[in-house]
Amino acid sequence: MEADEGLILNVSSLPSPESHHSAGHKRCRKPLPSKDKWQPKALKRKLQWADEGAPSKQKHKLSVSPIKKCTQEANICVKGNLSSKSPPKKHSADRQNESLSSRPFIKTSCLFKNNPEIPEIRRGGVKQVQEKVFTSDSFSQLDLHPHLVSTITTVLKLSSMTSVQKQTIPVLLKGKDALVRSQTGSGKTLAYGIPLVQSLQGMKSKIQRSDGPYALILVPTRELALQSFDTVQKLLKPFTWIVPGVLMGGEKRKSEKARLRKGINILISTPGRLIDHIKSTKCIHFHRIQWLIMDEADRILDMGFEKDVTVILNALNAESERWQNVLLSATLTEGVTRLADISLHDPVSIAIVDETWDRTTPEQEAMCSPARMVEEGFAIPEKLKQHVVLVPSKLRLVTLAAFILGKCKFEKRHKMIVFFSSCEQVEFHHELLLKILLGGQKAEEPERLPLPSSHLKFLRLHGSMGQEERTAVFQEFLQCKTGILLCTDVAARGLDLPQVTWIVQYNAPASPAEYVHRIGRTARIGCHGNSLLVLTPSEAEYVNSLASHKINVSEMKMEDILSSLMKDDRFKGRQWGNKKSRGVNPQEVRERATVLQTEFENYVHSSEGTVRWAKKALQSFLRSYTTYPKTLKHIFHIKSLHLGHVAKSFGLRDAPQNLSTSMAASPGKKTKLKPKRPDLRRKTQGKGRLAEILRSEYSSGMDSGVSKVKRKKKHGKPGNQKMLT
Ligand SMILES: Nc1ncnc2c1ncn2[C@@H]1O[C@H](COP(=O)(O)OP(=O)(O)OP(=O)(O)O)[C@@H](O)[C@H]1O
Repeated sequence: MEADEGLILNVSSLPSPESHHSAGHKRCRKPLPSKDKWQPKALKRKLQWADEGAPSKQKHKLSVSPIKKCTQEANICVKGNLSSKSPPKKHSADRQNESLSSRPFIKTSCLFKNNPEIPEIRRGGVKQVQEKVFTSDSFSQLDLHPHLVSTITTVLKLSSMTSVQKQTIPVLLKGKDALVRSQTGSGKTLAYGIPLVQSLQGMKSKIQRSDGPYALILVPTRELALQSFDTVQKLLKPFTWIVPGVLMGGEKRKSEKARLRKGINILISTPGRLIDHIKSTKCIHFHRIQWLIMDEADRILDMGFEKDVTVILNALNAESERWQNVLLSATLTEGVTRLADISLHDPVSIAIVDETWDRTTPEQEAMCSPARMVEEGFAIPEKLKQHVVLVPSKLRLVTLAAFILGKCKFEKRHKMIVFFSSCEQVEFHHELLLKILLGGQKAEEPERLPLPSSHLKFLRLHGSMGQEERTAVFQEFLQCKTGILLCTDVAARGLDLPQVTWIVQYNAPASPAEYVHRIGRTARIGCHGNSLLVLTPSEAEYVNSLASHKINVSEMKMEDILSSLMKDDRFKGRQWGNKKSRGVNPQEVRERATVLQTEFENYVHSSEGTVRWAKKALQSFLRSYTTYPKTLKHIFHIKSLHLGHVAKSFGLRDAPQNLSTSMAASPGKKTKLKPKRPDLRRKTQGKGRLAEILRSEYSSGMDSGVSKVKRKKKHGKPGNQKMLT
């Protein structure tokens, strides 16, 4: 099959909204295959909660009309929606009840009916690979320039080395090539940054700016380029004659050319942008190149930049005889070991195995062979608590909202990143959550006024945003203590965003490696952190797939997440009036979830434009769903999705008709989806690779590259010009 063939979605082939026993749903009734200690219990929990604790029928009557059949609509009273159709029922004399009862019944389809059963996940005994983060050795024990040591201790305020630094710095100081794998947030940037600065400041003939690049650092994203630049710039504080610089796209080529002409000694770039300059900028040269560092090396190759990397290696080869090579990542793949084979000379492989590790015995040395590093599985930070929640499609949106409210509004002090699989979904959820959770939509109604919750700050980051806005958001989230960043995989790699306490993966990533990098945005450098992966019941087997890579997740119950709605009286159903809720009443939680869902649906259906916008987000979700690699297709298959239920998670009351996964498709017209970047076909090897790229939002910054979704703002100079030379 051709690379893009699998991306054509004919919705008529999907189950109809009524056929809730779709293939996927049937599938999840079967026990999960037992694999790697992950065993579902034979007994399944029914999604529909038991009635215990539910109010009496009498209480029900006011809000929920009898449900005749599964697919029927229920009438739920929702605050803040006025319609002349349903006359309000008076409740009690008090003012709040008055206002509550003056509201109509709003139709919303029954959230808690017709859902597939949720299989039980039993926690297995997967033993995760553990790395020790810190050592007791100080930087002064290394043979470094005293000014460099004092910069590390006074500017960066670091005292002891991390394990990866202790092992990598001496190797690189000896001039050796290295292949480095250590867990996310373990200090790999300084592991290469310190020896790089030490070697350049000590060169016999003092470096001149006009000499051009001595070192090239390749990273997959613009934000990571800026971050690495920032670290290198700090290390260079005492060595002002060495000039670092970033090429990352989004910025005008002209100003990058001008900076290249002036001279950049440590060049940090995304591969695509560098190729762009190699092809079009006369003054770029690599005569004096001494270092080539590829951070997130596996990602650089996965992105379809294999060919670009070859072009870069050839450009270096043509002008320089020998340079020191360093490849780093938390996850090394076979692609990287292949690259290591061709580009590294007698490399030292560094993997942090355990605290007793040293390289004195041949057995331990063998533990670090590149092949072993790939086989071994991924190390996850010890203090990172990983969770999974199984949520039927219809309930995904309210569960996400309840989770955000629970953590960021009621527990406070949380900083959260939520990952989505496409830019359109990020845009859509950002707007929707902002409007409904912050109450912006009905701000004119006093009871709907946004609560003064500075903790509920929503930001968004994805590859279709203009660079100025992207940099501004990145900086804002970097500095804020609380808040929620909705993003694509553009933020999955390398970003060091302090104090992030929760990572939510609303759409499952396409590979275990990406899972590891996404969750790696928390629990950095020995800190605590948490992650939550949201799966539908038919996707539960993904947990086994993670377990086979030694990734251990524990289950969180959807009901527990939804129960945080009990703390938010904005979503109180009418029949509960002013009654104080005692404890968590499952029936009341369900009704609050329904009220919240209705709020979402009302907003989405408030205009043709918002409906179109929700459909577009839904389309992009479906399109990304078709791009899971072959190895995961049995778990994530478009035919397992119940379109009507999925539509609900986009606030749409019905499954859109004649939906096509093409963004350009107009209603009633099915359009074949083509890759946004035709050259990707050429660069990638087969569908799997293309799928990977389409799912991700990495951008090389090549303007001729991945086409942009409508930009909110015009491109300008990067927000933080001071950071650039
Ligand atoms: N020796 C150290 N002591 C304390 N903090 C450190 C030390 N070295 C690095 N750090 C800090 O640890 C954080 C994570 O470092 P870094 O971003 O280099 O991790 P990484 O291993 O590259 O992560 P990823 O795999 O996600 O890219 C940074 O804030 C950095 O300043």
